[in-house]
Amino acid sequence: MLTLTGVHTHIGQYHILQGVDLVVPRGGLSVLLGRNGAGKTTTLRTIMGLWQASGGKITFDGQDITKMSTPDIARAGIAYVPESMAVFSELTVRENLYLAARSGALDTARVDWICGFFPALKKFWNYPAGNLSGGQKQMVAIARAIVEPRKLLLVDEPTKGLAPAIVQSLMAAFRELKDTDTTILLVEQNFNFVRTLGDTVSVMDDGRVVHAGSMRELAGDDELQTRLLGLSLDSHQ
Ligand SMILES: Nc1ncnc2c1ncn2[C@@H]1O[C@H](COP(=O)(O)OP(=O)(O)OP(=O)(O)O)[C@@H](O)[C@H]1O
Repeated sequence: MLTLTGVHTHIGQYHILQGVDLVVPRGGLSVLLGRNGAGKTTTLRTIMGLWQASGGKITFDGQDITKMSTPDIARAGIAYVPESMAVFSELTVRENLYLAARSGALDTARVDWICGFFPALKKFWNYPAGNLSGGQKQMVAIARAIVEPRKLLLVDEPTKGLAPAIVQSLMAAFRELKDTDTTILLVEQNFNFVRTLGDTVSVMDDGRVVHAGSMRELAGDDELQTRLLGLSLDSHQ
């Protein structure tokens, strides 16, 4: 579905991504792990065209998107949920979803389906999104991204700062989403959140992917986990 080949990104004078190779297979949930500052967010922003790759190639669904504009990349079928939970605080949950619908109308059946795994959305449907808890805002942000069918969903650290109970309900929601035809690339530092959720996993360090394989292999191999997660996630174990 998505392939990055030797992708470099410079931010000002800094050489942040230094030849990222990443493959996101169609239909599954891929996880991108790595310590703070490894380059995970920069990778997502580069895929979305929010940073321009200074080298390498990004292919999405058979199309070269390396130099495409962000609106064109979104139109091609990629949705992005940034770490900052982009919701409009003053607007109600309904209005937040309505604004995210490019067709200009909400598909009631799809909204009901989304509310099936994010019940809080229905409960607070007519309340300003700014009044919701962090976890509920995260649900609104993800709902906005999938209010219309998208081929690929990029989600940056959805569990950051959330209470364990909310993390559990997010996990259940991602499990449901996995059963649809949406391909997901999830950036996480919480290995326990993704160890049973992910199909494939890539680990970044210093602007490169240093490991790529199946989540089953990583979750079942203590030595590999210690080496990779000790390398990259030591403060999160
Ligand atoms: N706008 C910017 N200007 C300069 N440097 C930046 C900018 N954005 C990111 N960086 C640097 O790029 C490197 C990678 O950052 P990035 O946010 O991609 O890492 P990350 O793996 O997502 O980390 P985290 O888990 O902390 O979000 C870091 O060293 C960071 O300081």
